Formats: sequence, structure tokens, C-alpha cells
Amino acid sequence: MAAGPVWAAAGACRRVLQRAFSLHKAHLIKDMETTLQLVRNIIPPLTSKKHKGQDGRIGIVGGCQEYTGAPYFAAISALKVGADLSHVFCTREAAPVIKSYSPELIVHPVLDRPSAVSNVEEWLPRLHALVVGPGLGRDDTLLENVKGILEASKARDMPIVIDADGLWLVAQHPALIQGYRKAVLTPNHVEFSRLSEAVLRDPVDGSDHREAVRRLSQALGNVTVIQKGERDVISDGEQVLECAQEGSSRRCGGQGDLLSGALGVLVHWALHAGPEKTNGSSPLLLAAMGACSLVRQCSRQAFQKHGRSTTTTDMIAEVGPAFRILFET
Ligand SMILES: NC(=O)C1=CN([C@@H]2O[C@H](COP(=O)(O)OP(=O)(O)OC[C@H]3O[C@@H](n4cnc5c(N)ncnc54)[C@H](O)[C@@H]3O)[C@@H](O)[C@H]2O)[C@@H](O)CC1
Ligand SMILES: Nc1ncnc2c1ncn2[C@@H]1O[C@H](COP(=O)(O)OP(=O)(O)OP(=O)(O)O)[C@@H](O)[C@H]1O
Ligand SMILES: [Mg+2]
Repeated sequence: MAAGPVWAAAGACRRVLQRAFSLHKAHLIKDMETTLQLVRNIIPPLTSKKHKGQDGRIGIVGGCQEYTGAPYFAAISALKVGADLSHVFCTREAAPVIKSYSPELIVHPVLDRPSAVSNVEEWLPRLHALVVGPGLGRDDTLLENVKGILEASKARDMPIVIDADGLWLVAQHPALIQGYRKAVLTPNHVEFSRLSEAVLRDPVDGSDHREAVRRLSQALGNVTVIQKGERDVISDGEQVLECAQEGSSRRCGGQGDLLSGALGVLVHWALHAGPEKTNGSSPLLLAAMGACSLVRQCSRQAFQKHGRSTTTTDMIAEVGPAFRILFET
């Protein structure tokens, strides 16, 4: 065959693929906009009739000798999104460090005590949601305590976001959250592979992210899973959503912690809003889409100002303006 027809065929093929890709992108953006409209419904109005705590009391379980930034980022993000109180349950050594970052956080140095489970359990009736894992580390004693905290939280039907080393624990013991419909897992690329291999016992099919996330969620008994990445893929084992909100190319540490803290608040709001506000959609999927969009918008705005020197602290400073742009205009 002459070169001409080959090039023409290749060109036509490229145009078909480009059109299919832009149609797919247009669908994604439309789905995202429909979902974000419902996210706006679940945001509690700010009124003069409320008391402190009503818009969210969030607990973060994490913070050890090595990692104090991660629980701080998660806890401060929860407050900046709109929670009223943010508690951190961490080890004795980490507590003064985390307190010194911010007077706004309530810090409990209990996680490495033999009485850790009962110490946290005492607070559970006063909390709306838990975020388990940012900066937790992998010390066996701490992980054993966190197992007890997870069991106690499930017994109270508490919404639980599991991230970072909390996902490490779940990969060792998937039964801990199997079938618990108020859990949301937020794995990054590596955490997702580790979890999938532990739960599904086969390597991840990297060619179809949507199906890989749906399968993991389904195998865990429809626990909601957010796979973070170039696009965030979210599934409850039935539906699959993608968040393609523009973010930035900056990949500094701590952005996932921002997501887990923000998600803790949105999960509480979504479950509290009731079905008339969520219009039949899964509250946890709405919360997930809201939190993912918010973090990416923060990243985009911070990057516009700071470029390569952008860090998670710069992104946290954008939570207020980003929230207004996405949900209040
Ligand atoms: N300032 C802090 O205190 C921070 C503490 N962190 C904590 O650090 C602990 C370990 O978290 P890690 O996320 O490092 O988990 P892991 O210890 O499982 O390490 C994951 C590794 O995978 C790499 N990775 C991430 N995304 C990747 C991708 N898409 N492709 C290939 N490699 C990729 C990372 O660079 C990292 O080295 C957790 O407790 C976490 O919360 C992090 O949250 C970052 C900030
Ligand atoms: N390639 C990418 N392009 C755009 N955004 C991304 C990309 N990868 C991750 N993100 C976004 O960055 C945020 C954090 O995801 P990431 O995978 O860095 O989490 P993480 O590794 O758990 O972070 P952390 O350092 O806090 O532990 C998410 O909101 C995600 O949407
Ligand atoms: Mg992380």
C-alpha cells in the first residue's frame, strides 16, 4: 500500500479517538457538575441559631514520633472546611508538637497508652466522624489500639474515613471494615495496589481504573473507595464517579491529609442532610466528590500564586476561597 492512504487512515483514526476522548471528557464534566449541585445541598447553612459543635466535631486518629504534620493537616483542614471542633488522638510524644502548630486543635496524648481504646471511646459520643491513619505510623502496639478504636466506632455507627497507615492496617485485616457502609477509604496509588492485592489476591489491572476501584469496593462489601491520582476515581461498588477538577502538577506531601480531613466533615454533613437533600444519591459518594473537588481546586489556586514552591500549608490557606468558588457561588 502507498504511504498516502496509510497516513490518511491514521489521521482519521486519531480524529475518531480525539472525538471519543473529548466526548468522554464532556460527559465527565457534566456528571461532575450534576454531583456538585447535590453537594451544595448538603452544606449546612450558617445561621445565628446554632450552637458550637453542631456543624461538626471531627476526630483524627494519628500522629506519632515521626509524623506530626499529617494529623495537623487533616485536623486543621476539617476546621477550615467548616467543622466547629477538631480533636487529634496521638501518641504522648507527638502531642506537644501538634499543639504547638495550632491553638485551634484539641490534642489528646493517649494513643500509646494501654488504656488508649477506652480513652478514645469516652470521646466517641461527642464526635460526628473519625479520620483514621494520617501520620499513625506502623508500630504494632499503636495499630492494635487502632483496631480497638475502629471496633468501638463501628459499634456506635460512626462514619469513618481511613487513610495512610490506617489503610496499611486494613490491608493486613480487611475484616476490620468489611461491609461497613459508613467507611470511606482514600488510597493513593501505592496504597490502592497494596489493598487490592490483599483483598482481591490478584495484581491490579492498571488499564481500567474505574473497574479496579469498583471491584475493590464491591469485594469490601460496598465500602466507598476513592483512588487518588491524576483523576480521582470514586466507587461504592455499584456507581463509579470521576473527579477531574483541575488541580496542579505539584505533588508535595500532605495533600492527601488535606483530603482526609475535609472528607471527614463532608461525610458528616452528607449523612446528616437526609434523603430530601441528597435526592437518592449515595451521601458518601457526594461527600467524596465534594472533598476531591475542593482539594484539587485548593491545589490549583495555591499553584497559581506560588508555583513550584507551593506546599500543603499554601493549599490550606486556599480552602475558604476554593469552597466559596465551588459551593457558594
Ligand atoms: N508531614 C507529614 O507528617 C506527612 C506524613 N505523611 C505520613 O507518612 C506516612 C507514610 O505515608 P506514604 O504516603 O509515604 O506511604 P508509604 O509509606 O506506603 O509510601 C508510599 C510511597 O509511594 C510513593 N508514591 C506515592 N504515590 C505514588 C505514585 N502515584 N506512583 C509511584 N509511587 C508513589 C511515595 O513517594 C512513597 O514513597 C503516613 O503516616 C502518612 O500519613 C504523609 O501524609 C505526608 C506528610
Ligand atoms: N497526577 C495528579 N494530578 C493531579 N492531582 C493529583 C495527582 N495525583 C494526586 N493528585 C491529587 O492530590 C491529592 C493527594 O493525592 P496523593 O496521591 O498525593 O495522596 P497521598 O500520597 O496520600 O498524599 P500525602 O502526602 O498527604 O500522604 C488528591 O486530591 C489527588 O486528587
Ligand atoms: Mg497519604
